[in-house]
Amino acid sequence: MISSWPTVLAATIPLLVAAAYLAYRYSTYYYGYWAERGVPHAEPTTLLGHFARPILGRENSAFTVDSHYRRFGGHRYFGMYQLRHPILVLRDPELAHAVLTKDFASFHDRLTSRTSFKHDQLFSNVVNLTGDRWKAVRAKLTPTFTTARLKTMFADLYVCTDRLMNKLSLLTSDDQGVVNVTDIISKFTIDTIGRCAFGLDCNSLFDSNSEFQRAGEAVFRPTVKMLLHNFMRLIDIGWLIDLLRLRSMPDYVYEFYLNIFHDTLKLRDTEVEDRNDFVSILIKLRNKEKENNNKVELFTDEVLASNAFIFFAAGFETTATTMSYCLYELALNKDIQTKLREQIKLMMNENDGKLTYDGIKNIKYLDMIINETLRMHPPVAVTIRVCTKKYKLPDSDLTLDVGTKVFIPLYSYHNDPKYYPNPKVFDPLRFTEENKASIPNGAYLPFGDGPRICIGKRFAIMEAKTGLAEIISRFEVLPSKDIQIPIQINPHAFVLTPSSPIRLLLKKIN
Ligand code: HEM
Repeated sequence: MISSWPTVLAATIPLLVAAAYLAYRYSTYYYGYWAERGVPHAEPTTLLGHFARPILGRENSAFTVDSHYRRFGGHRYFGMYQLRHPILVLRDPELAHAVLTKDFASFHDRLTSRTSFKHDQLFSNVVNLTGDRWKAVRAKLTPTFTTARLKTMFADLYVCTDRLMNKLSLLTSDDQGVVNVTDIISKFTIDTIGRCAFGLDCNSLFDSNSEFQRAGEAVFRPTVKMLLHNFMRLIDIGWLIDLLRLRSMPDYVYEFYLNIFHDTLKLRDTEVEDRNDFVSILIKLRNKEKENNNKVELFTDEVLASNAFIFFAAGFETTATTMSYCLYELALNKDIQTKLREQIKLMMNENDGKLTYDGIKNIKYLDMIINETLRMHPPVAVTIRVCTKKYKLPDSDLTLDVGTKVFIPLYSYHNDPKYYPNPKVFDPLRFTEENKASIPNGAYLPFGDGPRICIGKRFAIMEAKTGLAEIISRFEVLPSKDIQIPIQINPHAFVLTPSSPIRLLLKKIN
């Protein structure tokens, strides 16, 4: 038995060496891509490319891209390797503008054809869909937030704002209190999207065991399984996930969203009145398709449920993050907060002490403050497009192959002193009408741009403005003693959320 060890070793070592060599060749196969095309880039690390630090949990990938952005100052674009695959990062916002808008026909997708989510029942949504399917679904969902619909939703939004005020009153019952703003605002945005788009009373502000909050947060707090699946897809072994029929998010997330969606549809079938909200748009799509007996079913139950899911998921964390950062900046910038309060009071005095849809729209200083918050702290730091038709980058010798991933590093544009002098200073005056006009095309993209721009932009702004106006009119917001300056960002999060909750001192105003 013992004498056979050398034989086993002699047979195993060459196999291990061959496997290591093949793995090395596989992971570095494309690493000559940018050098061959004369595109500036840094030396990649074997297997992890340029994303070793985010994968090891050392920094958020937005900052990895940002450090390359700074390194390649003076270039209009540069290359990176996302694990084994080349990606092009557009350093010049004019190029980003072209890709997102006028040359959209060559960049209509966000995912490459390699990405498959065969058994993921919540995947077929407007964020992930590609080509003609995306176009058809997007065209039907865009009208969800027309002005007329937003006006109707305002009453529901107001119910949620009222509850937020009640909650904050309880938390400051001694006329002041330190509030975990991240938690409370996230509950407020869950309740708001639930009520306004789905007609649901989530009540996560007062229900400490809210399933909505649990399932909502799970989407944005990546588990080891989610990170592993992501990794597998990026190194092109996503087929293994399909083969094993795996799903990326925890099971209860699927159960929760699929059940809620089916229950809501059933309930709506029994209602006479049309609420004219997002769910009623979905129901009409489903019914129309059934009536027409379409051969190619576009709005299958899976597509409908996936889109309900994405509206819920995309609709709360981004807006909650924006509102929390805004309160954080107002706490640190007292003069700006005081000026804002005066303008809100002025508007309320003109409207019998109330916040109205039109009144809120007219508080321009609040728009400027939200714009500046989204400049400094864009929740989505990078947006992605995939080249879908061979494309020559304007004024360059570089032609992109179909399938090349293009990163648009909007966090970097927003924090580049070339476009925003003293970018670390919170200054809403950058967004007066006059100053806004001098921002170069593509240098301000918190909601993206072009046909694939954020579908919920107008709803998010209405919600944030209403919630913030109510808070600032009733409370003075001050830094608490454990405030982080600057805020540290969670290295794993998809949305740029703080690594620990923002806590602020709220004092009631008499
Ligand atoms: C402050 C809040 C929000 C921010 C900063 C934000 C940001 C973004 C960004 C940067 C994109 C990518 C756009 C592009 O690639 O050009 C996006 C896409 C999207 N957002 Fe938002 N978003 C917010 C709120 C919302 C809300 C409230 C909803 C829904 C209720 C929503 C639903 C979506 C959807 C469905 C897409 C994909 C659109 C498509 O591919 O056709 N977002 N968002």
